[in-house]
Amino acid sequence: MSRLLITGASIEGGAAADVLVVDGAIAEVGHDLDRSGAEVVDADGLVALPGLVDLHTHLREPGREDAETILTGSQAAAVGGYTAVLAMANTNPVTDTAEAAERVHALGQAAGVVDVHPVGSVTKGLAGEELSEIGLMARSKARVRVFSDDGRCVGNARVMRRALEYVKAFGGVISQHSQDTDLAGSASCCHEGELSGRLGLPGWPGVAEDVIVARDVMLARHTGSRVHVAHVSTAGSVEVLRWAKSQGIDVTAEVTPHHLLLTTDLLAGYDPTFKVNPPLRPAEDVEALRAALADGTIDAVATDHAPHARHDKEHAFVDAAFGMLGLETAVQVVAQVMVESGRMTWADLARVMSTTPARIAGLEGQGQGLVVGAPANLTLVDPSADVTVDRADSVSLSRNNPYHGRSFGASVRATFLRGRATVLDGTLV
Ligand SMILES: NC(=O)N[C@@H](CC(=O)O)C(=O)O
Ligand SMILES: [Zn+2]
Ligand SMILES: [Zn+2]
Repeated sequence: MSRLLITGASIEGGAAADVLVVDGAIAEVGHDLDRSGAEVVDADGLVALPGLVDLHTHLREPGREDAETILTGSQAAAVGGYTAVLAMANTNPVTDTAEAAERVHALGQAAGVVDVHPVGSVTKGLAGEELSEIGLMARSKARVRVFSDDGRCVGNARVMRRALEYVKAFGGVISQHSQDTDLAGSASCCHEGELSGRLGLPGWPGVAEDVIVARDVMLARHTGSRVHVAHVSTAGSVEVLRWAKSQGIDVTAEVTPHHLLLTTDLLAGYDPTFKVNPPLRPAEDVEALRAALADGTIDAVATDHAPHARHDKEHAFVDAAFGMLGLETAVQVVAQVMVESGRMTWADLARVMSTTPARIAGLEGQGQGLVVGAPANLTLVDPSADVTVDRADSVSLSRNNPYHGRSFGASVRATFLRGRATVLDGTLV
């Protein structure tokens, strides 16, 4: 029998308690628990949270193992306090068959650092035309529940409707990358506004996102199925979501840490590190996203961790790859923007970064919180740290870190996957 005793942690930011873990499950939460035979972790001054769950991670394996692998991405996730991630399907080959999904799932298990759940693509090869093996992926050992062509929008409304009808049968969900490519084509790389004009960069107007979110919530209503909006970036999308939820439409949405903190003016130096899809938006949009996360209109935070090799990122702005790292810094960014500002509590952060994402993805044994009987997936955060991000310190294979040089007041100290430490003293075990 293995016993782990975590002492003195503030449970989701509330009262301090000890947590006793026996054989990977939470056995007791209380005071002065029996230390005999237990490995003791002193968590005085730390906040204990349920292990974080990321709805949106790019692990790049198979195909781009020079940018990230399932192992290194899992390690980056653990360092960020995560115990489960959903691995996006835009790999090479694309995760569009049961076999491909099972391979990703098996590699995740072999790495054994976080639970890796493959996302299945909606369409074969992300081509937007023929549906992937959705049913077979759902019934496979990988038990796929989330489907997405992320990186691309499912632009064809008929295809989107069919996909929604299909996943309804088994309680699956379509996660949409909302981008109308007639309004914002593949070259569009800067929020359309005064700045894009001045910099001479192709504009990506917010309305190109809003119209797809509006279309998709109507398709969700029509089909009675469930849609999830990936990386919401505009005040317009927030308005549509608020209306859709008031109508009882089955829609959920995520926001990334970078869209909660960073603004479009960072593009003024043409640094490709800040090139991401959807693009960084002006302060008005950022404020709308913060308010929507605080009031529940946006359900979850997801990283959209998008590692890229140096030779894909170090180009003229227009030619560089879209995407930025996110797993290792997510908690500190969200803590700064939402908790340290007083807009949310640590318990709220646990909800938007663990409980709700686990529910959206239909995961078992994740996001259950620090309750007796639950698997001991948890993370310990120092809420009064003073850390400056250095991209060289990253365990991700890539270095496209938009927070390099920024300081934060929280840091992950330890992560436990079913009672086994994956991170201790802020370092990989
Ligand atoms: N977010 C990005 O800028 N890039 C993502 C794709 C995506 O999330 O759309 C990637 O795969 O690199
Ligand atoms: Zn996307
Ligand atoms: Zn993505």
